Amino acid sequence: MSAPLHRTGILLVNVGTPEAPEPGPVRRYLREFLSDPRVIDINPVGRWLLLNLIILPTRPKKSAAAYRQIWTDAGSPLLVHGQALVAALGQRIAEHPIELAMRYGSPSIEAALTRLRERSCDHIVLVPLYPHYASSSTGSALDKVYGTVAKLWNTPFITVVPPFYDHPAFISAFTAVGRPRLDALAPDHVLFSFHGLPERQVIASADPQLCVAKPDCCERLVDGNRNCYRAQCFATARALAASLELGAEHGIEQRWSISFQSRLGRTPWIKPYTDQVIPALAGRGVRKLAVFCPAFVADCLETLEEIGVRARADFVAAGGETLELIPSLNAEPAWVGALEQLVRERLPSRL
Ligand SMILES: C=CC1=C(C)c2cc3[nH]c(cc4nc(cc5[nH]c(cc1n2)c(C)c5CCC(=O)O)C(CCC(=O)O)=C4C)c(C)c3C=C
Ligand SMILES: [Fe+2]
Ligand SMILES: [Fe+2]
Repeated sequence: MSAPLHRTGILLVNVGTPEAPEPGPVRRYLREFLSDPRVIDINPVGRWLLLNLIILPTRPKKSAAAYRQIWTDAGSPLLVHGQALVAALGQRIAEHPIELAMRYGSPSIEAALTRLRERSCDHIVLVPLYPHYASSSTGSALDKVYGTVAKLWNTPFITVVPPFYDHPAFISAFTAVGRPRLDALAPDHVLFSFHGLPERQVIASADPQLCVAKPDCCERLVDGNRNCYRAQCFATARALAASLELGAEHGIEQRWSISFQSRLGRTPWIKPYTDQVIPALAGRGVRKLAVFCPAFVADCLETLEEIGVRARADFVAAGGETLELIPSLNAEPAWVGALEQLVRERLPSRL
């Protein structure tokens, strides 16, 4: 049977990673990443000066050393897990071409869209691989995809899988990965550490009278903070805590709490900060700590090095005994099944 003329393809997009754990490739990657006005949202001249005079002269060497600690024989974990995910999803959704693209670096969004077009796809189900909405992640991925297809004469039709921060399939996939680890460790405390964002970017996504302005602004999702990244992270933590049966109350004195990692620069980022919370937990007597990083669907520099290496050392230095990083969803069967569900919910009725 010949291939149908019009097909639906699936495009998974993640943030991207350097080609090699060396200063040159890391500098190229950081230059592209941090030149994005959705990531460093200041005036173009300020962004150029910050990037070229402050970040690029020093950070590539430091970041390359961090990447070397987590690099595998097959390459960067973020890319390796992404490729494994595409292969596993392809086993379940064999009737649709599937491509992985990275917002920065390779495989590029342009190249992945070209491959889908060559396979007759005129409709694309786009999955930004981010559970929570941020202009710097989901917004930037959509910006790039829309901008790329807008240049074509025959623009493909795009259906986007929206943020899935409290989707039952996502929550049960993380529960399936985490439950056996929690049973084995029996931690004193569980920390949900999410990638952070500058406060101003979160405020810009929501009602400024509500978000960040009030200390409890993110405790519930309402119309005014529907797109608040921090409120969506809180929703994930509440759903995961319920599913893992950790109890309803959260806070550093309770069985579970929330924090935000990966700060860059000196402006205020959303709080509390993971690098302050972890030693504080050790200081108040937590000896066995389990850390979930549910802003990421694949292990990467931010989970493996920032939490698995650096935060673990800080926890032990402050008197803690064991910090266990709960692995991310990667290409775990529970996640592949959940992703299949997220995609099928958006597939048009024809192929
Ligand atoms: C979970 C989604 C992500 C959001 C939102 C996000 C925002 C954001 N990130 C930076 C700066 C950096 N992030 C870096 C790495 C990185 N970030 C994400 C995801 C989100 N970022 C991932 C998955 C990764 C890991 C990539 C990998 O190769 O493993 C880096 C690079 C590493 C480093 O030098 O620290 C930077 C820089 C900002 C400024 C930002 C929002 C404003
Ligand atoms: Fe980041
Ligand atoms: Fe908020």
